[in-house]
Amino acid sequence: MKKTIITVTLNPALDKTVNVNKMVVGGLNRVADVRVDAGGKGINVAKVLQSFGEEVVTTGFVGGHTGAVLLHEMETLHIKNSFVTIHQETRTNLKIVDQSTKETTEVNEAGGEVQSSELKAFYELFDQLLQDAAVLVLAGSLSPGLSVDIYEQLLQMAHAQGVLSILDAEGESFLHGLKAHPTVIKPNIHELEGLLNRQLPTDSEIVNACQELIDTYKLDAVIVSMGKDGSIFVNKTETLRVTPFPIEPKSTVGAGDSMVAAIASSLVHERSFEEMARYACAAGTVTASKSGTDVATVQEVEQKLEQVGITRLS
Ligand SMILES: Nc1ncnc2c1ncn2[C@@H]1O[C@H](COP(=O)(O)OP(=O)(O)O)[C@@H](O)[C@H]1O
Ligand SMILES: O=P(O)(O)OC[C@H]1O[C@](O)(COP(=O)(O)O)[C@@H](O)[C@@H]1O
Repeated sequence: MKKTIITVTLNPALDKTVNVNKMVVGGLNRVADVRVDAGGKGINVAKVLQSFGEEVVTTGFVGGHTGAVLLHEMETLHIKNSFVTIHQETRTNLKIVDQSTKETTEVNEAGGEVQSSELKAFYELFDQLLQDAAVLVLAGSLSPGLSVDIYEQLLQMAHAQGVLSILDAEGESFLHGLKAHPTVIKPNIHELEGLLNRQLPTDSEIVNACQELIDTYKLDAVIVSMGKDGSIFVNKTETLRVTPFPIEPKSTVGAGDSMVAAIASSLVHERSFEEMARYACAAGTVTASKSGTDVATVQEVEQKLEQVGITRLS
């Protein structure tokens, strides 16, 4: 049986996290400390999966000095990677953590442009990687130069090979990707409201929206994350309201990606929907309790599984 999980980051980043005592918008902010981590959604997913002991390969585009640093970071973390090198520079994303409120403000660059020859090389590489794959994770924004329907095309290629898929995207690329029927989607509440172009102030409105998406786009499951308020897991037969254990948040960057990693690992191991929810919530919540774009380890996640609150709504 195939077990490899491919994670795709078309627009990766080095994440630079700075801590300020109290953020002053429009004023001078002195940085108390700074750290730099490999980032970008699919790369964070791969970091968690590596700790989980899964067979993972991560791919996408990297370029310039930042791209070289990113590749070095992945080598240091022993993450199997196969990226197409582009002429333009990989971006640096700034994360500002306000110590007085524990809130994180993110400033994400657009990223280096991908040329058509580089895109062609990526499609060839992706086609090869699919041969061994069980699950595909497509996550994050698109670099300039990429077509908004790229997730739809990559999903179609994956499904032709019988590969399960998880899509974590927003805006136009998310909408296009949905047309190719990903197995699972994991929007946060803002991405879900943006997709549907309406506010979803109550759990029951969120659940109805998830069911609507499952029916319209023939999805297996929709998982909506809501920061400190936890998450809602909906598939064709079950609805779970999931509540995290208390933490002191340090940086919430990578929390959603950690959930996606746990969902991918749960698909490979054919865990029940409830077990998937426990793993995903524990992974996201542990990551939110760590600094910078540092992510949960398997030991930390498994210690917390029983502390995840699950209420079965159906
Ligand atoms: N401040 C927080 N306190 C507790 N858990 C959190 C916090 N922020 C995130 N989490 C956990 O991480 C999960 C994903 O976070 P969320 O911010 O919704 O994802 P995303 O990074 O995709 O926006 C949440 O469902 C929750 O379990
Ligand atoms: O591709 P986007 O949407 O700009 O997001 C990239 C950013 O998202 C992250 O992957 C974190 O994502 P989550 O907080 O949603 O898990 C960062 O590492 C990265 O800087």
